[in-house]
Amino acid sequence: MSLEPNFEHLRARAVESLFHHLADACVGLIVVDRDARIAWIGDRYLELLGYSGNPDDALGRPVEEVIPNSQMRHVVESGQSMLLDLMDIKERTIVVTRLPLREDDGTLIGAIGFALFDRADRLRPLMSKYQKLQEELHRTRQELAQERRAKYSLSQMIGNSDPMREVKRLARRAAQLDSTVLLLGETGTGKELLAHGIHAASPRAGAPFVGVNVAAIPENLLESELFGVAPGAYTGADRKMREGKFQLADGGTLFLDEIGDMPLPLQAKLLRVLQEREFEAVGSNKVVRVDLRIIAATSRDLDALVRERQFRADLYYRLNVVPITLPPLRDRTEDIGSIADRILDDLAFTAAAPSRELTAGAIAVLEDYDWPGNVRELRNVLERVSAMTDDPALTRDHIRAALPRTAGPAAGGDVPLRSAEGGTRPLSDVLKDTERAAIVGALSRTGGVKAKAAKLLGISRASLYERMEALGIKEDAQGAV
Ligand SMILES: Nc1ncnc2c1ncn2[C@@H]1O[C@H](COP(=O)(O)OP(=O)(O)OP(=O)(O)O)[C@@H](O)[C@H]1O
Repeated sequence: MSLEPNFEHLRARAVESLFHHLADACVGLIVVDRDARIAWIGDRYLELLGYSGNPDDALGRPVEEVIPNSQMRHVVESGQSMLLDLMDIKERTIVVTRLPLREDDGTLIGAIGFALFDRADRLRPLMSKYQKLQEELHRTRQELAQERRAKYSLSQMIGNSDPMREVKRLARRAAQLDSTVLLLGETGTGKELLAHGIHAASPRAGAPFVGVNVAAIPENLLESELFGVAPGAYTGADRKMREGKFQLADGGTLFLDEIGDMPLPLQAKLLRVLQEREFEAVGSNKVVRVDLRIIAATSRDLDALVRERQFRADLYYRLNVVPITLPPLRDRTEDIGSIADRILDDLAFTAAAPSRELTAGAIAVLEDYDWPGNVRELRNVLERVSAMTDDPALTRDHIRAALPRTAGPAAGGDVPLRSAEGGTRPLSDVLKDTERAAIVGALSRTGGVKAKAAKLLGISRASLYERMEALGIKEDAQGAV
């Protein structure tokens, strides 16, 4: 489009006077060419910079030789403007704007920069508030990252038996791959510990490790806990977006513990995340993309759950990419002594007390026991022994006194079949006592954790509560046997 001659004149004058006005009003004005060499620089700018040479000598020199922290080169290289930036010159902070200069056909020929205020004082209160917030954010992020970082490494996984060596070998290999890992094994075998270890040995180690116990979260809250909630998604929802665990774990590892307890409707949503790495928050239709590794764990028999149609087969295959099965303690008795030593050291450290030793007899008793609650139960027993005696050496008798007397949930060996008078007791009484012993035994083995005790007994959490009430077993019944 051709302009009227007087318009063209007007435009040329506007550009010219703008340039002069800016040169007057600004503390600094600078023009550089395509190679970031100074084509023009205002005297006041040179003065501010403390430049003592001849102003003409500055021309043609690379901009950084005159303004060491200049960003003009970045503007000519990227072709992007920097509309508002702060630059420190000596003790002063000035506000600068940098714009690329182009020919009419768009060819980049250089850049122009102005220091718009001679003092950034007016912006100071705003800037210091901003800086303080930035610092706070940085600190909080660091603390959070520290918190989310894996707490344990693979070296904390004690055990030199063949099965444990194989587990650690698989875990190291899984750490290097980015695939989904499925950890299987009885309760208390160290699945969570191993998940931390895999994350810590993986390239994602610097990013968050976020764990979720699927069984511990009520079903109606699980979706929002995992996927987050959009602002105002339901009455009472936050006005801001609440991030779910998937977003919190972005870049890192998400550990889904007790995956076998995932409700069916959510299994479909999880499957989609595994396939496409995307999902929508509750109450939102905006797709969120994440980049994370999933480690899932369960002590339940997933094959059986699939057969019973409680677990989706397609989800099972997606999770079962790198399966690792943790062996029960009874299948690696040679590890018991070294794990027990480590636990005793931990306990002594926590209590700031001297460490205890296990006699050979004590180790033999530990090795002889069946350990249905695995390493967690071993820890509970050693805690109990430590509380029972101050002796520095723990003997066979100490251990025997702390081990549950019932050998397993189904055993009723200690329940008397005859009454005090010598007569046969009614079957209903014997059954009740047997049931009580089994429940108290399971609670003892799991340190009072009811979800786990229910699992050991093969009943639901709700029926455990029901049976405890019916049999008059107190909530804190662990260790009662
Ligand atoms: N090999 C091991 N060496 C040292 N400590 C271990 C080992 N295995 C497990 N532990 C400890 O035993 C306890 C139980 O382990 P963890 O919670 O990892 O088991 P889990 O298999 O995830 O149990 P659950 O299925 O019940 O959730 C933890 O205190 C853990 O640190």
